[in-house]
Amino acid sequence: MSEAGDMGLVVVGAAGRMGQTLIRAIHTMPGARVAAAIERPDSSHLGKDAGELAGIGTINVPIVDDPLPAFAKADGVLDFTAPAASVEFAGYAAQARIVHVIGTTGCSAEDDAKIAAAARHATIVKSGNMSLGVNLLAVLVEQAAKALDPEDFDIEILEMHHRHKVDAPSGTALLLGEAAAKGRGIDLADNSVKVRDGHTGVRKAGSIGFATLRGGSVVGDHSVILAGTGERITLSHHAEDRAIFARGAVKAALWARGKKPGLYSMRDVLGLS
Ligand SMILES: NC(=O)C1=CN([C@@H]2O[C@H](COP(=O)(O)OP(=O)(O)OC[C@H]3O[C@@H](n4cnc5c(N)ncnc54)[C@H](OP(=O)(O)O)[C@@H]3O)[C@@H](O)[C@H]2O)C=CC1
Ligand SMILES: O=C(O)C1=N[C@H](C(=O)O)C[C@H](O)C1
Repeated sequence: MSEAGDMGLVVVGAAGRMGQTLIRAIHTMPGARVAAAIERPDSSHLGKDAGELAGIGTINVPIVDDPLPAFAKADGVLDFTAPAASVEFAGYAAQARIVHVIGTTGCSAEDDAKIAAAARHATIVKSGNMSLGVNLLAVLVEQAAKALDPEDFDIEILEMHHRHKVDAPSGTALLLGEAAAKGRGIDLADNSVKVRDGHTGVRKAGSIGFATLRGGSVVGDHSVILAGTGERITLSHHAEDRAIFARGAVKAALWARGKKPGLYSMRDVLGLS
């Protein structure tokens, strides 16, 4: 663990789209510094300077493949990788008793249970979306879902992302679905419809539907549609730059520093709980 001063952050998946954006965000935000940059053992990026790869020039942090010594010397980890990797990193963060900010989406219930177990010793902030805008949108969705009678208004969630995205529905769509379900006082798992194909029959009253679009370079578009008879309310967020997620992640790490171990959300970080 580093001494008091700038928070030393390990970026795992440092060569990825979010990894490079995180390196740039840490570089511009006061109170944090890049302590280490990690990629897989077979990555073609090993040995490269993380700052050079992210386009900000040399920062004297080479990309390496061994997380344990890096975690032992750091205050926190920023993790936008893949579910299996985030589960593994949560275990290491617990061993090191440090902050772990997880933006990775597509985690299974088993993955989430393992992450929750690691949060007995690590201070974990996990969210499907680290932006201020989406977390505020979730509050508005919860309010709208609470105010509108499920017999009169159907809730559908539409998302579009770039062609490289591997999970669906997006973490954000699920986060917004959870907000809608909370507003209605129902369990999302028992009331969601994630796929429609063929002769589906009429819409089940009270269900929350999801639709997924993939293509091009779209950073992240989400709409929650509350469809009534003769009128429709649409609550939307359009992400234009991954920097909004990276700044949110750094903010989460700084907020979590010194907090007791546990599993926190971006709504906790932003005071929107
Ligand atoms: N919560 C939020 O606000 C946001 C969440 N995300 C989520 O973040 C995740 C990453 O997205 P994105 O950056 O676009 O994806 P990328 O594929 O561009 O980046 C992921 C990086 O993590 C690396 N990685 C995977 N496993 C390991 C491992 N075991 N050890 C070290 N490195 C590893 C990958 O390496 P390799 O290529 O070799 O597999 C890759 O470099 C996704 O789940 C996405 O949905 C994205 C944006 C915002
Ligand atoms: O994979 C992405 O790119 C994104 N993933 C997150 C999600 O699954 O919602 C957040 C953001 O929309 C970008």
